[in-house]
Amino acid sequence: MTDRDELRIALIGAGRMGADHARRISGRISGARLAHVSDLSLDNAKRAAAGADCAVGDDPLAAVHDPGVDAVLLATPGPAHEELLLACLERGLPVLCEKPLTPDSDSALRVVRAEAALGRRTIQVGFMRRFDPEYVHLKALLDARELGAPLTLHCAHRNASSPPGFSDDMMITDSVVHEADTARWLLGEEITEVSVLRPRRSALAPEGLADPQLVLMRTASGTIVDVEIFVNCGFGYQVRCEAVCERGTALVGADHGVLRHTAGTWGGTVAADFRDRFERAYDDEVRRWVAAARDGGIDGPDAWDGYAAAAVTEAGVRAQATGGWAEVRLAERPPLYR
Ligand SMILES: NC(=O)C1=CN([C@@H]2O[C@H](COP(=O)(O)OP(=O)(O)OC[C@H]3O[C@@H](n4cnc5c(N)ncnc54)[C@H](O)[C@@H]3O)[C@@H](O)[C@H]2O)C=CC1
Ligand SMILES: O=C1[C@@H](O)[C@H](O)[C@@H](O)[C@H](O)[C@H]1O
Repeated sequence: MTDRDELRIALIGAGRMGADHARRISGRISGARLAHVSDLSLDNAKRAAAGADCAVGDDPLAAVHDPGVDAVLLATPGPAHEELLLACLERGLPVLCEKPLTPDSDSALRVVRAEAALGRRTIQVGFMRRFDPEYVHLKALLDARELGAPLTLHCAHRNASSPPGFSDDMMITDSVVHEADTARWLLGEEITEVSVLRPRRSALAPEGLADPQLVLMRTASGTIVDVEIFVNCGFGYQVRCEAVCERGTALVGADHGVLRHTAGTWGGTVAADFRDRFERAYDDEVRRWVAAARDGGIDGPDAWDGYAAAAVTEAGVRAQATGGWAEVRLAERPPLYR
């Protein structure tokens, strides 16, 4: 690919996240353009492709095999990822795959092994917090050990409401998977076991959903990560992480922004959802992925990170069932990821 060529991207899955990425690629990222937009719902595909000079369809595999495509941005729900990732690997196409890599560790491992057989890393997983300026700052502080060794991470992950069909296990595999990745990345070590507690259920939670839940993760060195996952908090989107270290603490996600004082009140606003809170992180993530994909590679969390996070969330789902601690079972890391 020459400097003048644009990376031709197939966007597969054009719902909330896919449509947001379509706007980003067409409006804010240089060196790339939409070449094909595909969704099982042709209406969604057409809406996301509006204004772009690209193919539009409802057959995701046709998008992967389109000769006019150099790379794929995969934003279908997690259960559809494995088949499409394996098809991308067959063509050797770089992929930015929205999290989770896949919802369970067996399918994630199949993807890892197929990529290891290809012999190069072409799959990046959309763990966008790694590109958020506050998280990047926290990571630098922890790496420099300025506050001493980290002892615990207290995390809160709140959504205003959950989409239809959201289940207890998805609170772990679809939501807490972010903290599984963030904790591995921030602490630079693996999570070895997971436990899940269920506080009193919110009367405002949809029928059948135990919301909120408290997820505990223990790392190899003994650091404990606690995550309050509350997907129907009603008031907006909040993601916080407070690292408690030997000589101090550091907090991410404290809702800074403009604080107004007027007519006997003071306060600011709460983000409506992830697109609002993490806009800059998604921009940086996609911009850096585009730059790397133009050379056939990635620049961010890889398929092994996606697999490791899936192994953690799978342990979380087992812990939901037993009420005790569940061990995280990790396969041997192939040399490609060492
Ligand atoms: N990084 C982040 O913060 C976020 C990531 N996500 C991830 O993005 C992905 C999509 O989530 P949403 O946009 O919220 O879902 P959504 O339900 O809004 O959109 C999914 C779209 O994919 C389409 N679709 C479903 N199966 C398909 C298939 N096999 N082939 C082609 N199209 C298919 C649907 O018709 C729909 O248009 C998921 O993996 C989710 O976990 C979602 C929200 C935030
Ligand atoms: O990734 C995301 C969603 O898929 C997930 O369902 C939400 O709980 C997360 O907050 C959001 O960032």
